[in-house]
Amino acid sequence: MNIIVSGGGTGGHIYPAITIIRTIQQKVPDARFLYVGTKRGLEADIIPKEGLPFTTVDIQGFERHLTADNILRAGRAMVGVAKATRIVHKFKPDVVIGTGGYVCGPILLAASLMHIPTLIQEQNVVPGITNKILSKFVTKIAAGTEEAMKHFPADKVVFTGNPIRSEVLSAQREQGAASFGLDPKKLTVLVSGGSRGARAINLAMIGVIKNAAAHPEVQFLHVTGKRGYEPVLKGLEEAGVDLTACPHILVKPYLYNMPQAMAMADLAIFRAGATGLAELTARGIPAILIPYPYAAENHQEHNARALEEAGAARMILDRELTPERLSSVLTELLSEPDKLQAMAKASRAMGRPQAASDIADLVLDIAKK
Ligand SMILES: CC(=O)N[C@H]1[C@@H](OP(=O)(O)OP(=O)(O)OC[C@H]2O[C@@H](n3ccc(=O)[nH]c3=O)[C@H](O)[C@@H]2O)O[C@H](CO)[C@@H](O)[C@@H]1O
Repeated sequence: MNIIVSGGGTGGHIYPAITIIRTIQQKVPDARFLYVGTKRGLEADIIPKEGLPFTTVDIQGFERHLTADNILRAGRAMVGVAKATRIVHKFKPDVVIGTGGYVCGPILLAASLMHIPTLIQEQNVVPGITNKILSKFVTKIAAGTEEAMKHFPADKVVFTGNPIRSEVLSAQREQGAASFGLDPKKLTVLVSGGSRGARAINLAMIGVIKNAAAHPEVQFLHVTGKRGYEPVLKGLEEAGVDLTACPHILVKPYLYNMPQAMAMADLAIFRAGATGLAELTARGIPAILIPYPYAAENHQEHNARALEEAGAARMILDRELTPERLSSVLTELLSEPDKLQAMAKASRAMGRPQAASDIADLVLDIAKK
């Protein structure tokens, strides 16, 4: 069986794609895959590292107004669809899967027009524009949340939940701690602004880390995003923090082994990207969420609110984020283990660890037909 998979731009679209591939491989060991992305997206870094065949089409997102640049982009998009058609002709897929990001557009459109079965997976409560357009052409839509279903044709959409990497579930605390040189017995806070990092969280964390430097009983693993790494190191230095004297505080640009970090996290400080939240809830990790305020239709705040209402997370709006506010919520939660435990329980109740398997079954089902 030949399967084309596409999804990209950010990790929130790429990791669901990898998870779907790995799950199908368990069910159909001889399935052949081809991943279609762009040269500029994070997928060009992550997918070859996963050992998956990777090819690219050239496409960019559109601006919301008519501009000369947009006309150029439309031209590129047409070239993108032509190249996608050639890729489909050559690879002869039995089914094509898209997990979001504009890179999915050309290949899913080409495959649909060639009457090849297609499935898209939507992670967010409010769908992205590419998936909204593609939903008119594709065979099936796997929705990550029940709220998203109303945005899609009722006869095509199925609620599955968001797929999470199996390592997120299988990773163990002791191993996680060992891989970072941290102490498995200490309370551990994992900080991440999503796959590209978050400047606002990084800035607030400089103040939090300054206080935490004198409290080795709580460990911090702060993932800054590649672009935020040097500025955070500089900010800490200016704040008088000597990281070499603080083995309980780790600052990293990006984690290729995020599941190991999640395995030892007692509390997370996160943006509210849908894939990250699916992983946190599958493990039952309580969180302080700071939604990215400029995500399309403010979908991260919707994502975060769902967890907050269920008692699985506390939310701080980006415009209200200061080191003091973050420190105060953090101190409150870390000093009240019962509260943290209740949040962990509520978080676990929201997780859908079987989502990947359900999506893989859906893919195999439409491929057969
Ligand atoms: C700014 C923006 O619009 N972001 C969107 C993007 O977020 P983004 O790409 O940040 O997505 P998420 O936070 O949902 O997922 C990030 C993924 O990257 C992984 N990871 C992250 C950092 C790291 O160092 N290592 C690592 O492996 C996480 O474990 C997770 O699997 O896609 C999500 C899913 O469609 C959306 O909900 C987000 O709103």
